[in-house]
Amino acid sequence: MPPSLLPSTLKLRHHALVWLALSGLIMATICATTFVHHLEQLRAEAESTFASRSALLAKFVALHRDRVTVMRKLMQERYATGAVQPSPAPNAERHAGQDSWSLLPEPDAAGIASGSAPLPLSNEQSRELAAAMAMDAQIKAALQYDADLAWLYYLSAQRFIYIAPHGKVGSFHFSDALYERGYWEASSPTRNPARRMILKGPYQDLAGQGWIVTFAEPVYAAEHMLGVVAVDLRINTLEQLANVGRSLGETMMVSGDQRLIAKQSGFAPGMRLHPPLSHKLIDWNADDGGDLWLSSSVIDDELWLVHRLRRRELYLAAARESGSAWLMVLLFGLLAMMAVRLRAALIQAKLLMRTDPLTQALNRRGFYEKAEGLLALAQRQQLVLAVLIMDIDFFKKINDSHGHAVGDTVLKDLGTALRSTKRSSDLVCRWGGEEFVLLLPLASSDQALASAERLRAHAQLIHVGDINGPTITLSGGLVIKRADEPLDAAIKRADELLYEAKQGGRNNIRAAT
Ligand SMILES: Nc1nc2c(ncn2[C@@H]2O[C@H](COP(=O)(O)OP(=O)(O)OP(=O)(O)O)[C@@H](O)[C@H]2O)c(=O)[nH]1
Repeated sequence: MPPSLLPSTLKLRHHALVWLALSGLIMATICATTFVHHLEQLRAEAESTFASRSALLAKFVALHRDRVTVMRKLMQERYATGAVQPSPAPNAERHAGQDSWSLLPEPDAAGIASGSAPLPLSNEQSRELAAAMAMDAQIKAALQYDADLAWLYYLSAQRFIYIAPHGKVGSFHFSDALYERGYWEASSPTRNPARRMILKGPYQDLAGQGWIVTFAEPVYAAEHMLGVVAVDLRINTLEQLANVGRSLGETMMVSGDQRLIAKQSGFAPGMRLHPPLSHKLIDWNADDGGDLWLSSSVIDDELWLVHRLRRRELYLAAARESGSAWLMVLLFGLLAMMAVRLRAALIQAKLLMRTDPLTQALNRRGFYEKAEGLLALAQRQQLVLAVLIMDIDFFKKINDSHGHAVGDTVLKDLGTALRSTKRSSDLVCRWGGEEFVLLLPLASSDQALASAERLRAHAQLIHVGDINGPTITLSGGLVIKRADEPLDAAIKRADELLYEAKQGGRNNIRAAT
C-alpha cells in the first residue's frame, strides 16, 4: 500500500478498533449478565427444591412422631387402668445356650415378646406386657399402610421387649445390648426430664434391617419410667425424601450432634458434618471452605435438613447453562468483527477506486462522481462553477534531469499543495500525467481568476529534488462553466486556454474573457 494512503487507513483502523472494543464490551456484558442470571436461577431452583424436601420431611417426621405419641399414650393409659394379667410363661421358647426367651403372647398379637427376665414374669412385668399389647391395633394399621417402618416396639426396663412385626423377627431376641442404644440413654429421667421424643441413629439394626433411625418416647407410670415406645425407620426412606425433585447440590439429614443421618448418595455412616446452621429456611450461609448451605430445623435440636451447594459446582453449572448464550454471543461477535473488517475493506476499496494513489487527488472516476453532486449544488445555490486546468511546465525536463522518482515526488507534493489550498467544496483531480483539473464553486465569476492564481502561487513553492532545487511553475486555463454547457465541453475550453498559456510563454493562467 502506498504510504500516501496511510492516514486514511489509520483512521479506518481506529474506527474498526472502536467498533471492536464496543462490541467486545457489549459481548462481555451479555456474557456476564447471562452467567449471573443462571447463577441466580440455579440458586432459586435449589431453594425451591429444598423447601419442598423440607416440608415433605417435616410431614413425614410429624406422622411418625404422632404415631409414637399415640402408641405411648395408649400404653400408659392401659398400664394405669389395666388389671394384672396372669403370666404367659408356658408358651415361651428358650434360646439354646442363652438365658433369653421369646413368646407370642396371644395367637393374633402384632408383636412377639422377648426377654431375659426370669420366667414366669412378675405381675408387674405381665401388666407392662399386656399394656404394650394395647398398642396392637395401632401397630397393625401402621404396618399395613407404612412400608417405611422397620420396627415398632416397647422396650421395658424390666429386661424384655415387645416387638412387631413378629413375622420378621427371625433369630432376633432380647439382649442387654438394647440398653446401649442411644435412645435408651437419652430417654432416661435424668437426661430427659421433659419426657420429650428422642431421635437417634443411624445405626445397624440388630435384626438385620440395615441402617435405621429410631423415634422413641419414654413411658411413665406416675414418676417412674417403665421403658420406651419406639419406631425404627429405614434410612433409605429418608434418602428417598432427600432426593425428591431436582436441584444442584446435595441434601442431607443431620442429627443434633451433627452426625450424618441420611444423604442423597454415598452415605458414610458415622460421618460428622459441621454445616453453618440457621433457623431461617431460605438463608444461604457459607462455610470455611466457601461452600454454600441451606438449613432447616425439622425437630428442634434433634434433626436438621441441610443442603450443600459447592461453589465450584455452582459456577460450573452456571457456565454450562450459559454456554449456548455465550456461543451465540461469540458467533455474533465474530460476525460483527467480520462485518467491521468487510466494511473497512469496502471503504478502502472505494477510496482506492476514486483516488489517484500517487497524489491523493481524485482520479477521473472520483471526479465525475463528485462533480455530479457539485453541479446540482451549484444550481440549487445559484453558484458559478469555475473550471481550471493546471499543468507543470517542462515536467519532462524534470524527469529527464532528476529522474522519475523525483518527478513522482513533485507530483505528490503538488497534489498535497492543491488539496491543502483548496476550499472544502472544491474538487481536485489528477487528470493525467502532470495535468490537474479543478472545479471551484464560487459566488461570482469575478472571484475565479483570483482563486486560480492563489492556487497556482501556492503550488509554485514546490522545489524539485531538495530545498535548494528550483521551484516548479504552472500554466493554467480557466473558464466559467456555462449554465447549459456539459462539463466536458467546459474542460475542453479550459484545455484550449491552457494550450494558449503554454504557447504564451508558460507560468501564467489564461482565463476566458
Ligand atoms: N515522474 C512521472 N512522470 C510522469 C508521470 N506521468 C507523466 N509523466 C511524464 O510527464 C511528462 C510530460 O511531458 P510533456 O507532455 O512533454 O510536457 P512538459 O514536458 O511538461 O512540457 P509542457 O507541458 O509543454 O510544459 C512526460 O515525460 C511523462 O512521461 C508520472 O506519474 N510520474
